[in-house]
Amino acid sequence: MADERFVPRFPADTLDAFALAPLARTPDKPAVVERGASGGVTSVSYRELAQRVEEYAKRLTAAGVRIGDRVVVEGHTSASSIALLLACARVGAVFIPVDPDTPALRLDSIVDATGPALFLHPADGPARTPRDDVPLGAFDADGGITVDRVPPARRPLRRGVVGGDPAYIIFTSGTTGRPKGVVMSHHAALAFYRGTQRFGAVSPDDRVASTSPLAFDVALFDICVSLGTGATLIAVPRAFLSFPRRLIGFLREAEATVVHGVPSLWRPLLRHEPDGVAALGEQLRGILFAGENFPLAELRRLRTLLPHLRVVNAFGATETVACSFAEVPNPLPEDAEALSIGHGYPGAEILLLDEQGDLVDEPGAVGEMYIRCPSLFSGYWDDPDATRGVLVPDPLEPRSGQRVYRSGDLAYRGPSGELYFCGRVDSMVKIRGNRIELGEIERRLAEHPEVTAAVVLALDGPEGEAALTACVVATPTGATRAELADLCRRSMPAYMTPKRFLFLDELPLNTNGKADRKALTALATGDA
Ligand SMILES: Nc1ncnc2c1ncn2[C@@H]1O[C@H](COS(=O)(=O)NC(=O)C[C@H](N)c2cccc(Br)c2)[C@@H](O)[C@H]1O
Repeated sequence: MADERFVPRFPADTLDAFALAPLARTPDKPAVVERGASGGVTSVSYRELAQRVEEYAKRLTAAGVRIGDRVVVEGHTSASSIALLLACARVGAVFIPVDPDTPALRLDSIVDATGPALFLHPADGPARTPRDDVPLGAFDADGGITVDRVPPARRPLRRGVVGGDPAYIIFTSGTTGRPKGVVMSHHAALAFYRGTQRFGAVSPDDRVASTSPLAFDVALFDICVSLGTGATLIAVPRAFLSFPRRLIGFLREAEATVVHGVPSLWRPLLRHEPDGVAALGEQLRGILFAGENFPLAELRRLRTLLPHLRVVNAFGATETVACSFAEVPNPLPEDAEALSIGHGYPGAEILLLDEQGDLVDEPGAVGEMYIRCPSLFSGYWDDPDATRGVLVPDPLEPRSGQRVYRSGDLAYRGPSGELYFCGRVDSMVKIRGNRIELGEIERRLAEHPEVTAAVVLALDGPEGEAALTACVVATPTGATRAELADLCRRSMPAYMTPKRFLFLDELPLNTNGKADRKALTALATGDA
């Protein structure tokens, strides 16, 4: 046991304290609503959740988990997985949420990189056994943890959790081969969550339907902000995202007032259950979307079905959790070509800089977004070089030692300084010397009334130079190649008209629900 003489007297400001604060005021209010074993919905109150956190924390300590140890938690969002994440925060363990369908090789690379003290999966879920040298356990719904393979006994090094300690690591699909682990401290995550509260994304009487996978920081955001605000978090079963009718039924039964998630979650609902979406109007006040642009045609359609809907556009990268919020205007101006991503969240400032590191502030001028904020990540796990590449000295005063996040996102400002995202530095392609932003072509194509989504790829053409291929999801009445090519020719320079149009029934999505460009490239090049 830790030597009591060295244990700090005062508890640190950690995720679990923030998320369970409403316990003092509303102990019997539902904290988490999830699908019951026999269908229907069940609630877990703040008091019950806090008890489960306490129980898990005891079991983690008894299993020998120390402050700073990594704990891999495999599972979907549920009252138990939420309690387990908060218990890890309580004992100072760094939790690494992984999706149940994470491929085994990727799981191995995460385990190799982080050397977890424990790998935990749900007792009632499929027992996935990582390599046999990894300590393994199962967590059940009563706060129990059965450890099948115990972590080796080691001397405790730290005696108390401090706010700057890592709280979680999210592994992103790094563009290079090796996945990058974004290490986020309690303080950084809490700074973002508190900034969100000052923006007013969630109110205490909200029932927030969370639809993102637990391994995506939007899910962690939904959990911590909903709980910390004293609202109710609704864990939407992942399987329902591909069954629109069941999803609508669950949202109604759980009495969701807001739905958070990526834009693509709405595509099947708009196509197959428009009446169900409209019927949600009595209860649904708003949505928050993150991770990708919301295709305008789909957003207009959603607004037609739910005219009073508040729509919040939440923008940013996992390295700062996110960086901006914008209220999407209602009604959406007819001539709107792009949605603003707003301004830095309360407590953050976004700078636009050119390649020389000079401020770019005149309206319409494109610059790279540098984020000055209190929610900077600690670094990529065990990768100081990659960290140095994005956590850079403040270009406006390098001597201060202050660092900012170099986002790789490009944006320009509107008339009142609001930002418009216009692609990534690395999605800028050159074709015959012409600089092309693939996102601009995608937005143009998505303006066509019969197009619900478009992704443009720059693929190596036969003569070696890149050629543009547009992957288009059209409505059943469909848009023809000729119409779409004509739309591009009328609105962009000739070199931005895609050579090829690929019509698809739906876009392949990655585990986070974003358009899967790798899968689309394989489809487009016939390597699928
Ligand atoms: N709202 C948008 N419109 C358009 N393009 C977006 C939006 N949000 C991101 N992106 C893009 O996705 C990149 C980042 O990807 S990421 O690291 O996987 N993180 C994410 O997607 C999610 C991100 N952590 C986030 C965003 C909002 C709230 C929370 Br809580 C968390 C950004 O750099 C942008 O290029």
